[in-house]
Amino acid sequence: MEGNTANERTVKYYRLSEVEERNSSKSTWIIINYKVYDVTKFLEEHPGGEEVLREQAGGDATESFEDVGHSSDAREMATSFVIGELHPEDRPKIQKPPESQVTTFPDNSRYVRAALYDTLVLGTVAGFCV
Ligand code: HEM
Repeated sequence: MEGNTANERTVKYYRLSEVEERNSSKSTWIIINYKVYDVTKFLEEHPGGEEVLREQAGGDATESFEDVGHSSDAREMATSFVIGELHPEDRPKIQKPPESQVTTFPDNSRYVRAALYDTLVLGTVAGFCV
């Protein structure tokens, strides 16, 4: 793709219209925090049920996803369904997600930071115990 070559963090951008077409049980895409998720294979496994995902199919599910207060495990699980990002030109067409949740793809920094923090805290606690 022009303009995106020689970039190892190449992101696949989808137009809103492309996402909107994926609104059936054959192919279910949703947008959360400007990222595009293919949840087709996850429908039956979703602990919150298939129906809530179907209702959001082909559109922006950010608000409903955040309203549920999904656990960090759920957020981590979600990263495995990311197929790309909403095209920047289409972002104003949907509701702006909370600033804190917007990151660029792929996003591992949060987990790396969490792991470092855990090591530090556990290391200190272990130090006191011995
Ligand atoms: C890739 C996207 C998603 C993933 C990986 C995911 C994953 C999960 C997981 C692991 C849970 C169990 C509770 C937890 O760990 O927080 C859960 C619960 C739930 N999810 Fe999702 N979810 C996704 C998207 C959504 C969306 C878009 C909605 C709303 C439209 C939704 C609604 C719910 C509800 C209502 C529950 C049940 C909460 C409860 O019983 O307390 N989820 N989800």
